[in-house]
Amino acid sequence: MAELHFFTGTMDCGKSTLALQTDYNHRRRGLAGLMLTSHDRAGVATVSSRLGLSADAVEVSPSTQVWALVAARLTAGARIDYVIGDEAQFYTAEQVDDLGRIADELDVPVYAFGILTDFRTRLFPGSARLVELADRVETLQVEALCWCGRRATHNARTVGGIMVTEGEQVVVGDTDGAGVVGYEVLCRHHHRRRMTAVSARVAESGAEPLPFATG
Ligand SMILES: Nc1ncnc2c1ncn2[C@@H]1O[C@H](COP(=O)(O)OP(=O)(O)O)[C@@H](O)[C@H]1O
Ligand SMILES: Cc1cn([C@H]2C[C@H](O)[C@@H](COP(=O)(O)O)O2)c(=O)[nH]c1=O
Repeated sequence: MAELHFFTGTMDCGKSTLALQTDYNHRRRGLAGLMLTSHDRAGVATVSSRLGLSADAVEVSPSTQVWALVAARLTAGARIDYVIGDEAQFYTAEQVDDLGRIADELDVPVYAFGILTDFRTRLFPGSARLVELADRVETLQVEALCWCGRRATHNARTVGGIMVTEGEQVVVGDTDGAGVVGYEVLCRHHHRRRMTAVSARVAESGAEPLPFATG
């Protein structure tokens, strides 16, 4: 019996890398898979890892009917031995239901990857449904670290390095500090205190924080 497997963790903990490795390992054994993604930082219809690897994928938008997509491909004679779904936090609950149906009714294993919670610590709809449905939920072993050295468990959204708590749930961005709006992974202690690396440095130096809106 095929399983629906959900791999989760904070941003920047290696989920897309593992998705690409999972695809590679299956292809090495002559299997053919379907890769899904949504809103990858590198662009549409791409799974990309910060280690530099990337692969083409089918972009999942809110209107994508995942079951129908897979059924149409199989009917057209394509082989689908496994399904990989990256950025699965952005899928709708119905799309995740379809992933479960693919595992159950087609006996095709499904590997989903995504962050659990948003910048306000609330579950994403896709991740919530995956927790409800998955046969296995696994937290990645690679530990992304908070600036204090503790294991990072939460994703903070930042503007100019300062944590914000207002805004749309979905804003594509990175943890690399390059954009004005970005993300930083923090331990719960520092997420609760809204203390990012920048605000910790400011607090230590006694300087005034930069005049960015903090929401
Ligand atoms: N220059 C680097 N050298 C070694 N490892 C790196 C480097 N850049 C990124 N990584 C690894 O890649 C991980 C991020 O992988 P990625 O698949 O992009 O994460 P996610 O999909 O979870 O956001 C980091 O946790 C780190 O282990
Ligand atoms: C916390 C949070 C994140 N996002 C976005 C930012 C990135 O584009 C992705 C996560 O990608 P990763 O491969 O896991 O680094 O999600 C968002 O839209 N809203 C949020 O609250």
